[in-house]
Amino acid sequence: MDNSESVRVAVNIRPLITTELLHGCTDCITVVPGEPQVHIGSHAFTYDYVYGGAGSPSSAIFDDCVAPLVDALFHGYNATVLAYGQTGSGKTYTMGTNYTGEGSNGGIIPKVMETMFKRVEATKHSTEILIRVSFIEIFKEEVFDLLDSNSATLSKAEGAPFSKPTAPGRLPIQIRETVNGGITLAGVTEAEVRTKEEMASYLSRGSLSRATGSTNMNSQSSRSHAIFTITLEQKKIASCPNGVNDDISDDILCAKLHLVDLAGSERAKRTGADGMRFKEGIHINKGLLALGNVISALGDEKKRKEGGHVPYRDSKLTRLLQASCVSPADTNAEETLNTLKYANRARNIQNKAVINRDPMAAQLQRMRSQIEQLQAELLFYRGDGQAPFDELQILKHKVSLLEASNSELQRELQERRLTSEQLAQRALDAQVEKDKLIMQIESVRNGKSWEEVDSNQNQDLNLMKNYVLKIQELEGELIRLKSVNSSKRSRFSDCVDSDDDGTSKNSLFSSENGYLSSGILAK
Ligand SMILES: Nc1ncnc2c1ncn2[C@@H]1O[C@H](COP(=O)(O)OP(=O)(O)OP(=O)(O)O)[C@@H](O)[C@H]1O
Repeated sequence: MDNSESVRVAVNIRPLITTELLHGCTDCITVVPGEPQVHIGSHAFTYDYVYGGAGSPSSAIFDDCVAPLVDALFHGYNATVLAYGQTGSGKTYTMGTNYTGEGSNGGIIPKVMETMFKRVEATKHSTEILIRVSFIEIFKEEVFDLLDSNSATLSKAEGAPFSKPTAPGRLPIQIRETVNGGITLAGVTEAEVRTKEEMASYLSRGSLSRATGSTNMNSQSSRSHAIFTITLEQKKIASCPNGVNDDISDDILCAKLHLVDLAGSERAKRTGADGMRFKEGIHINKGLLALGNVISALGDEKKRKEGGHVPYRDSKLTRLLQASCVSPADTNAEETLNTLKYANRARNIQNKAVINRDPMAAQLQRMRSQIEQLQAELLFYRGDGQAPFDELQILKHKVSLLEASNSELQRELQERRLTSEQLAQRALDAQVEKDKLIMQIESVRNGKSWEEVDSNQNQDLNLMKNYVLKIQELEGELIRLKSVNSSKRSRFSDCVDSDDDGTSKNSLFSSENGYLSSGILAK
């Protein structure tokens, strides 16, 4: 490993997955053949490595990027491999964080295990080696021990396949700073492992306990930042002076390799996050934002030379970056561009990062956290600066369309009401005419002359007209009530329908033996 550089960035472009193909997505990233350069829209970025797409095969990631770090680990250097990318872009897949120990998985962590134990085997005659692993997750700004057997037991007892973050018994662990500025996790499980299989079993046990959830973007979305740490301690065997590793004198060499699978950056409207997922999303973005700020501060050469402040304390994640993953689907172009910019900044980071402390740190820290919280919420809510304005315009347009359609419907309703009243009137007139004729025929049948019938008819007709007016009045009132309140109308109709009295049940428009006829015949 070259001591002068600590951060190298690899971009891994995964193939389009089935759901993206079904949605008709196409690749939005192009790789310049033979160059570690990618193009997205009008933007071009150069990295240390580009895999997938027209770049090198993804299977080469381990050999190019991670194998040198494993080698460095055996020489006593700490190293970190970190996967950053949008949710669903393939971080867990690339890191192999969910490796169960069965079959072959091309992920980085399984390959690290394999390489390490091969090396242990090769050096076992000259070097005493102790390997420990820890596995933690940062979920909603709290650190949890994924290897804590208490929480694993609890989740099993509850019948849940995973120890969900809300499971009772999961207590967060405290981050402590050592006197020389290092960071330790109080009480975290550090399991000693002697074989690859043993290490894999801790990885899979921790992965099963990790907080995952389903979002619109990924059915198995990691909701936490997971850090699998391998600690390697080496001591030369006294009876074997010429060991394989020349770095080991009589001292103990101790180094750590952090393998970090970050939670995906996300936007609420893309992931369909609400409630719990929404709060998780804010925490995820907050953590990533803090990490981005560290990257910016470290990557800014001028600031670095001036000894500018690096906000390490805002990020519990890492000070070293090595890898980055992106999704190639055009629907994700905006997020992919952000990832590429993020990774590009990381590339500017030079080694020899220093933790700064000053008396104002606590106060500044609080203020920065507040700003970041607000920025994260803003970012999560709207995705970008243009979105709210566009959304507002679209919503306004929708409202005006709905208002126009509403007044059109109201106008139609009014017209139909008038037509219906006119039809009612005509039906009434016809009914009156019919009853008049029936009466006349009845009278003639009873032996009355036409003159007599006519004069009686006039009296009856007056009475009938009074009845008709009364009926019209009642009918008008009924129509008015119906139009005032539709719910009242239905209750009113129910009430009328449920009445056993035939006079009420029959409407004036349909009655053969209805109100008018009954009234007249009862006279
Ligand atoms: N290189 C690849 N080849 C084929 N399929 C892949 C590849 N990388 C990822 N996938 C698939 O893409 C989907 C999303 O991958 P993964 O869960 O690793 O994403 P992620 O970035 O970890 O998401 P999150 O941040 O939401 O946890 C999975 O179905 C995975 O199998």
